[in-house]
Amino acid sequence: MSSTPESSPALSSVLDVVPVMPVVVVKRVEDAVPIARALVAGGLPAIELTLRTPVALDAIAAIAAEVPEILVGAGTIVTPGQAKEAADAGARFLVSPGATPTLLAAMAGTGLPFLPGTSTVSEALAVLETGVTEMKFFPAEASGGAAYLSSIASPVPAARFCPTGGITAATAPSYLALPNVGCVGGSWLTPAALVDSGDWAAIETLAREAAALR
Ligand SMILES: O=C(O)C(=O)C[C@H](O)[C@H](O)COP(=O)(O)O
Repeated sequence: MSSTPESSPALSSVLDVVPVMPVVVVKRVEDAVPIARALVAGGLPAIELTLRTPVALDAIAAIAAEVPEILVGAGTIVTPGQAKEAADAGARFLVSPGATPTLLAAMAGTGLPFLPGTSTVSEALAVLETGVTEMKFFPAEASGGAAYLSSIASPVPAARFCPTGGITAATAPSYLALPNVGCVGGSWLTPAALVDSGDWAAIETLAREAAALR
């Protein structure tokens, strides 16, 4: 992927870009670009930058400007206003831990692809009723894990998921084997200790291992 966000065709599916979506917390804006470069070098050209720190929007903007080969998205969208802020910063997809009607409308209003968070069948059905078929399953491990997603694959075949929350390199394959899972999300690729110490090579190695999971 070498085109700029402006020239890129609309992304049809967030779930099919990488097998593991790196969920990243950035405390220092200057860490954002090296993290993105390490993920790309390891074979994971996508990043979900969580809006959990004051520098998150600036971090998204920096990645969008300096690492155009990565698909940068915004995670932890919990208010309607954050959807527009993330889009304005340069995010190319949005992820929320939950889904209210207002939040769904705000994310849809940006024109970007988005993954609303669901953890029950009724929530998944409510999202499907809005025409959205791709969603996050959060918190995955605490909400029933791969066994839950396996159980709903037949009764709710239209929904495809990115399970996130408590997943590790060891447990990711059990999710990725399911027909209704496109990718899994996880923060294990960018542990705080490696980010704080600037160990980009170690993050690249973790990314390479994750990229090989499928
Ligand atoms: O921030 C969000 O939007 C969330 O929904 C939560 C994150 O996706 C998970 O906290 C990541 O889970 P871990 O891999 O267990 O760290």
